[in-house]
Amino acid sequence: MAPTDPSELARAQEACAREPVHIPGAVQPSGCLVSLDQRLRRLLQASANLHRFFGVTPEQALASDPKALLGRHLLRRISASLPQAPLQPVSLVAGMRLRGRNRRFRTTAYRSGERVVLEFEALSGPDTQTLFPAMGDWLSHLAGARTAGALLETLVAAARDLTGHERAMVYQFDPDWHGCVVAESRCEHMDSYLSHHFPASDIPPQVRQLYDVNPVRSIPDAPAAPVPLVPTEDPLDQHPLDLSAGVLRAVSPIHQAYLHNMGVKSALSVAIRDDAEGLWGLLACHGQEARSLPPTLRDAVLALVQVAQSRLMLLNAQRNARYQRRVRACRARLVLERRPRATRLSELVADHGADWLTLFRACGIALAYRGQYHTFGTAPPDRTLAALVQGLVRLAPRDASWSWHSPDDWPVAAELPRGRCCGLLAAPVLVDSEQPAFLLFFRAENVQTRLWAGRPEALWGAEKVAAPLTPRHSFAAWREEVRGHSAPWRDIEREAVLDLADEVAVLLSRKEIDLLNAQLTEANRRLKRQATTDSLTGVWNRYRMQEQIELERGAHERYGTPCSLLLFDIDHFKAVNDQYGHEAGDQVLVALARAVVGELRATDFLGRWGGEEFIVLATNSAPEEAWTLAERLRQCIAGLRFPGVGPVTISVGVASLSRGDTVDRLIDRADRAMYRAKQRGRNRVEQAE
Ligand SMILES: Nc1nc2c(ncn2[C@@H]2O[C@H](COP(=O)(O)OP(=O)(O)OP(=O)(O)O)[C@@H](O)[C@H]2O)c(=O)[nH]1
Repeated sequence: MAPTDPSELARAQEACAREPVHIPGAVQPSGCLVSLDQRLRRLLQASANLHRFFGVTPEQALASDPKALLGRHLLRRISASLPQAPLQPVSLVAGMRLRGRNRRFRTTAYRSGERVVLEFEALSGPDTQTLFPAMGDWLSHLAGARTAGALLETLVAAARDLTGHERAMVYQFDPDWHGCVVAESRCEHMDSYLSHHFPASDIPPQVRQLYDVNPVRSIPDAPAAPVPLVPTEDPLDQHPLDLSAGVLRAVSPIHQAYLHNMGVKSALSVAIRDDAEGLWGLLACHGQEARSLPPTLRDAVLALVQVAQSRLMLLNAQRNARYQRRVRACRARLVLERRPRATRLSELVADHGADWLTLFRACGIALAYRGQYHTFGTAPPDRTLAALVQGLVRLAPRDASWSWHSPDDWPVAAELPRGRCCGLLAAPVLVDSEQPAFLLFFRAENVQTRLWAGRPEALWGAEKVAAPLTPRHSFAAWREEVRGHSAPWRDIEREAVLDLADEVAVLLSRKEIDLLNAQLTEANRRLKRQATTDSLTGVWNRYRMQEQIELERGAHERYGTPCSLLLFDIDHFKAVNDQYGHEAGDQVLVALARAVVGELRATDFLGRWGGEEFIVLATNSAPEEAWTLAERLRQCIAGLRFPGVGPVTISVGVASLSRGDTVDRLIDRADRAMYRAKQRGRNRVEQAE
C-alpha cells in the first residue's frame, strides 16, 4: 500500500530528506580514494578497490608511509595547492609509475574535517583532438542562442552529443523545488519527459545542497556495488568522512533504486546556477547502459553548462531590461499625459488601466485611496477590496510590494472571487501616512494541466512507510489539474509595481497640493477682497481708495494726467438712523452706493471713506468735468426714493490734483469744500479753492 495518509507521507519524506548522502562510507568503483591527516604524514582510510589502481591492498597502504604509495612529488604538489577552506576541491593530473607502467590519474583533493581526501580516476577517454573542435562548435552555438529556449535546446543537444547518453534534459526548479523539464534531447525509442514535472522530493534538500559544494555529479555505473572504505570509520576520531566535494561519492541506495526504476544505468547531472537566486535547475544526462565518463568529458560538459548559464542570465537580464523599458514608458505616459489639475482618480485608472494590465499580465486593477476603490478590468467588489486593504494595512510591509499567486496562501484573501482574481500584487501608494493607499493588481486563475513524471502522492511506490527510503516506482505520466493559482508574479514585476505606485503617489500628492493651492488661492482672494472692500456696500474701502489716490497722484506728477476727487456725505443721516433705525440706515448706504456706481464711468472709482462719507475718484477729469459729475450724482441721489425712508440728499466737495500735491492735502481740500456745501444749506456741490 502506498502511504496515502498525509502525516505518514510527510514522515517518509522527512526520512528521505535526512538520508546522509554526503557520508556514504563508500565510493563508486570508477575510482579509488585515500584519506590522510592534515599534514599528509599518515594514511588513515582507503577504498577497498585500491589494489586495482595502485597494486597494493588498503591494509598494505595504510601500514606504509604515504610517500611510498603516492610519491613525494605528488604530496608536495597537493600540499602546495590545497586551499585551507574545507570542501574546496583542487584537481591535479598525477603521473605514477605502477608495476613498471606509467599511469596517469586525475586526482581530486580536498579537505574534509580534519582530513585530506584524495580521489583518483584513471585518465583515459576522448581524444582531445576530437573533443576540442566539437566543444568549440557547441560553445559557439550556445553563444549565438537568441532565446532561453534555443539556448537550452542547444545545451541538451551538446551534452548528449559529447557524453553519448541516450537522454539529456534540463529541469528548471519552481519556487516549491518541483522540477519541470524545459528542454530535452533523447533517442527516439525513449519516452519523452519534456514538460513533465518531477516532485521536489525526488531531489531532497540535502542533495540540492551538494550541488552548492560540487556542481557536477557523475554516476558512470549506477547499479554497481559501492566500494567501502577501509576501515569504515576514521581510525583516529571515528568520524565518517564527508565526501560532498568529491566526484566518487557512492550512490545512495535510494538513488540507485530510483535510477533503476527509471531504467537509467549511468547519469551525469550538472547544476545550473543563477548568480542571484542560487540553484536554478539541472542538466541531467541519462544512459541506459553503464558508461564510463572520463574526467575530461565531465569538465567539458561543466564548461558547456557554465557558458550556457552565463548566456541564460544574460538573456534574462536583456528580457528584464526590455521589461524595465516598458515600465519606464508607462511611467512617462503617466507623467506626460496627465494634466495634474484634471486628475480624477477614476479617469487616471480608466486612461491607463489597459496599459497597466498588459504590463503586469493582470486581469484587474484597483486603486484604493481614502476609502474609495477605483477599478479597471476584473476586480473584486468594494466590500472585498475594503477587507483586503484592511489586511494589507495590518500585514503588508510599507516599503515593499506584497504578492501571492494563490488566495489559499493568505487568509485575508478568503473573500476573493476564486477563478477571476486568484493572484494579487499589491504596492503601497505612499501619500498619506494616516490613510494608507494601495495599488492592487489581480491575476485570473491559471488552470494548468501538469504532467507529473509519476504521481507525486505515490512517492514511495508500493512499499510500506516502514521502509521510507524506498523511492517511487512510477515515472508514467500522471495528469494533475492545478487550480486555485494564478501565474506567479516575477521579481521584476514586484519591483515595477513599486515604481508605478510611486508615480501614482506623486500624482496623488500633486492632486492634493493642487487642491490645497486652489483652497489657498480662494482664501487669499477672499482675504484680499475683504482687505480692499467695504463689507456693507461692496465698494472699495478707505484703504483701497487711499492706495488708488496715491497711484493717480503719481501718474499726475509724472504725466500731468488730470484727476479730481469728489467727497460726499449724506445730509442729516443721523436723523435717518434715529427715525427709521440703524438697519434702514444701512440699506440707504447700500442703495446709494449702488446708485452712484451706476452713474460712474469705468475709469471712476467709488469708495466708502467712513460712516456715511464716500469718495469718487474721477481719473482723467479736470475740475469742470468733476463738478459736472458731482452735480449729476447729487441730482441722481436727490431724485431717488429709498424704500421705507424716502428721499435723501448729499453734499459734495470737489477738489482736483495739482502739481506737488499730497493725498492728504487733496482730501483736506475736498473735505473743506464739502463742509462749505453743508454750511451753505446741504444738497449742493462746492468746488475747492
Ligand atoms: N446706519 C448707519 N449709520 C451710520 C453708519 N456710519 C455712520 N452712521 C451714522 O451717520 C450719522 C452721521 O451723523 P452726523 O455726523 O451727526 O451727521 P449728519 O446727521 O449726517 O448731519 P450732516 O452731515 O451735518 O448733514 C451718525 O448717526 C452715524 O451713526 C453706518 O454704517 N450705518
